[in-house]
Amino acid sequence: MTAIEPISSETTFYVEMRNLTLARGERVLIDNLSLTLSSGSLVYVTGENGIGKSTLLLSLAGLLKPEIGQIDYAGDAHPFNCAALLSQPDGSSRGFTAAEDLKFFLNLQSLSIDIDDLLRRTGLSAAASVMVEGLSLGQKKRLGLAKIMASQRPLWLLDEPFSALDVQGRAFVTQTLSDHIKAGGIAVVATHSPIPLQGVQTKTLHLSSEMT
Ligand SMILES: Nc1ncnc2c1ncn2[C@@H]1O[C@H](COP(=O)(O)OP(=O)(O)OP(=O)(O)O)[C@@H](O)[C@H]1O
Repeated sequence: MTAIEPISSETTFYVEMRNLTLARGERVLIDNLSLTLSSGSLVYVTGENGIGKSTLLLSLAGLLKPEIGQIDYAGDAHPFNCAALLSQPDGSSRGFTAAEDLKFFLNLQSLSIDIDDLLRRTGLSAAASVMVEGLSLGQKKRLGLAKIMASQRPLWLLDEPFSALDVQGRAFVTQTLSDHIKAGGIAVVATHSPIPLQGVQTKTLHLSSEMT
């Protein structure tokens, strides 16, 4: 069992969105977006409810296909191998305790990581034996983040990571994000309340209906 290793600072990763048009049903949400993100980038995706923030994250995660255009990942990687998605609602399993849910995830991903260390680092030690459905919203978010941290993927796609968190929880997320970016990772974060990170260059992609 190992503690979580940060991704190597030697890592160079990029994701390139080329002339992306994204739609849900008949409705075009994002039209002709081109954007390249490289190691050490944080992008906040903002915009009103229903504008397409989650849709962009799902597309970057390889779960939705662009109508037009394409997304390229460094080394021709498949998004399932290089991206980690924190979606809402979270993908935790009912009928498991928090620790069992994490163990299931780690086994599924063949990750040999110390669960107690992970629970401690994410502030979940006291909730380890609580059933997932009995966790508070903030604890569920922490459980999702524990999986993102454990995944050791360079591209983090976080949907509203700051919501439902207390002051310590937000501090934990900002520190975790900051460590990831400084270690050469990339994060695309959909949020209504971007939090500036010290020493991290941040871009904002504001989606609006004028873009379609
Ligand atoms: N499975 C789906 N089928 C059809 N339309 C969908 C589906 N999921 C989302 N949509 C629609 O796509 C649009 C964009 O949704 P999306 O979740 O990407 O918005 P968002 O910017 O993340 O919103 P919010 O700030 O409320 O989370 C919305 O109009 C939504 O109703």
